[in-house]
Amino acid sequence: SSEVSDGEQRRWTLNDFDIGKPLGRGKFGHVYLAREKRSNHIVALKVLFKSQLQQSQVEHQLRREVEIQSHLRHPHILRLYGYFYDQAYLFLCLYIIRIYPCIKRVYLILEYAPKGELYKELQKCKYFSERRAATYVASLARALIYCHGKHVIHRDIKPENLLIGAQGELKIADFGWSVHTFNRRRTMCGTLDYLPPEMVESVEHDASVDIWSLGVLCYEFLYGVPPFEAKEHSDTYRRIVQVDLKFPPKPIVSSAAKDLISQMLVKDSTQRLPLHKLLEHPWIVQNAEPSGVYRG
Ligand SMILES: CC(C)NC(=O)[C@H]1CCC[C@H]1Nc1nc(Nc2ccc(C(=O)N(C)C3CCN(C)CC3)cc2)ncc1C(F)(F)F
Repeated sequence: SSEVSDGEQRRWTLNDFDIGKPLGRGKFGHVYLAREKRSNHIVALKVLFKSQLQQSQVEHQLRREVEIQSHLRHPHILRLYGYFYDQAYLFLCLYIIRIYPCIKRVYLILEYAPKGELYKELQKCKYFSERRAATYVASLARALIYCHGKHVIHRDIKPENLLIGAQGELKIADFGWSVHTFNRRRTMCGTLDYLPPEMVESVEHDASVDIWSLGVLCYEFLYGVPPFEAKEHSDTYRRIVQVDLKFPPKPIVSSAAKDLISQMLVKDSTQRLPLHKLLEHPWIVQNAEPSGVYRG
């Protein structure tokens, strides 16, 4: 399995893999179970149709996703081992002796998560126990601390982007919306003097966006619905900006859990509970499995 996992940048082709059953559809293509022939390593092969990528201009996003995810190594982050293009050629055209590259596909070689998609598990259970929710939230907090330490923000933490590993542990997948933020100081060749306030503050996205999303996720794990859900988008938008946070009477949730969520869903991003403080919160300390694995 060293072939696939030690990340050597070798030239992969489709012939390196035996393709197995389809695992489902992602947003830009199908995902198949596959086995790398030389190492017998089981992987997930995500096939993206380049044409669709071009149409929706997410090619740069895909490049960034590959660049970021291939360099991350953490037990709660899905591995991206590599990628390759595959040209499916039309045969020689009768009247023009040329070959046209017709469909260009991009294949992502990803870690296979044997227990599937978290959102399906949440739909099945309706909502999770406090121990299960706390174990998941703590493991995601550790993964995000690791990402933020590398100046990577995920920006799209939600149940659909979480998969379940062989031991029942969570894996953050789909870094399609992640960004690599760098501290302006280092990149502005030493001087800040000429930068306007908004650039020095770089107000738009900082790592605290992931703290907010993790708070929303924690609420959804415990109640089965996200906190600011509404029929119309405009209502959801208003509830978010007003932080219209309400805890329903059912299911019964501990005040410790509500306290943690209330410290994460704070409008002022600088006031949100830092992730390392989250790991010391009583609700996490009393409910999360230290191993990050929930055994039920
Ligand atoms: C994060 C991203 C947004 N999501 C995705 O990419 C999705 C899009 C489709 C699949 C998934 N992508 C992956 N899925 C797995 N494992 C997996 C998935 C589904 C099942 C499952 O329940 N069945 C097969 C069931 C078995 C029972 N039958 C009835 C229904 C399907 C079991 C294992 N490993 C790696 C990936 C990855 F990410 F590397 F591609």
